[in-house]
Amino acid sequence: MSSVTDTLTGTIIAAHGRHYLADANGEKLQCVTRGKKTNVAVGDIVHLQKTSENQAVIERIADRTTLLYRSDQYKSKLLAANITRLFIVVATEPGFADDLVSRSLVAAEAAGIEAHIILNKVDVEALLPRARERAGLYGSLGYPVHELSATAKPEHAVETLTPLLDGQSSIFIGQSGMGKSSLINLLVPDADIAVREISEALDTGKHTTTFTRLYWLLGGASIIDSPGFQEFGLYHLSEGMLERAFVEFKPYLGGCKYYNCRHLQEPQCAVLEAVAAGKIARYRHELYGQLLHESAQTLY
Ligand SMILES: Nc1nc2c(ncn2[C@@H]2O[C@H](COP(=O)(O)OP(=O)(O)OP(=O)(O)O)[C@@H](O)[C@H]2O)c(=O)[nH]1
Ligand SMILES: [Zn+2]
Repeated sequence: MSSVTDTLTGTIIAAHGRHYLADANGEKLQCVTRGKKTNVAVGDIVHLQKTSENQAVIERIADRTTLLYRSDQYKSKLLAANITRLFIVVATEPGFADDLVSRSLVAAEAAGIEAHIILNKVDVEALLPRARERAGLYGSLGYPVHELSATAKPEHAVETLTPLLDGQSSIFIGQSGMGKSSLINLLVPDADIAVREISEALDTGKHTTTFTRLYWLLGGASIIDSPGFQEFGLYHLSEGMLERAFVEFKPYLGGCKYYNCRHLQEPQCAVLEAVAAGKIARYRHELYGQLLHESAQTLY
């Protein structure tokens, strides 16, 4: 029988506002931080002090191997900690935004997380060639693109994804409607039950899709499902981080006339020359410029 003063180590498996759910060796504990701290992310390993049978206070967050987050002008929002792989789910329909895909890729590069693209709904044949071509742009940058259909070929989808998830701490992100939940349900057969349990524990009522949650897979791997998003601010990235987060800029960095070149309008800029020569996609360079602009605007 555990006493109320027990300290435990757990993993944060869900977050809703300032309420967290931790899993400590299978024991689910509702957690809060001390004071007004909101610096906890799903995937965090935490040291907990139990305050009652099913509640605890987060005493300390263990050092993170990675941290994925987005931010606006005013604040940053942690998405997930300690993940090793990011899967960006896009689909033939509804149409996906290149801006969001590229921003997600930049966030992954900056955090040192391996990124993959899942092109779902390949059964929608009329829209497949265009979607394939657009996803292929990311493939040409070196990001693996996996074509699937969660509903028309579920076994194939599971066969494709299982080895990619094995041994990894993964997160699925995507715009609403791309089929993220359909895929998670294939990979985690009890996902619905887990979601109900979590929303009861966190008292989120019917808003079951508005929180981020982690599911365990066989062998200690895990997968985090996150709510669909419409924007992905990256105000927190510095200029130096940004130029390195665009993987296709790498061969040209250091080749500019000025050592502190920002690759916007400087003369003899190797990056701009590569854009002009069609070696760097214009929209990616434009996004780089936009992100540079954002990074200069933070108010925190
Ligand atoms: N044709 C087709 N439809 C699919 C496929 N996968 C999912 N869908 C459908 O697409 C719709 C959206 O799927 P969800 O899994 O709810 O999408 P989601 O990305 O989780 O969306 P949010 O919950 O809003 O974040 C549903 O009607 C699914 O049945 C697919 O491979 N092919
Ligand atoms: Zn330059």
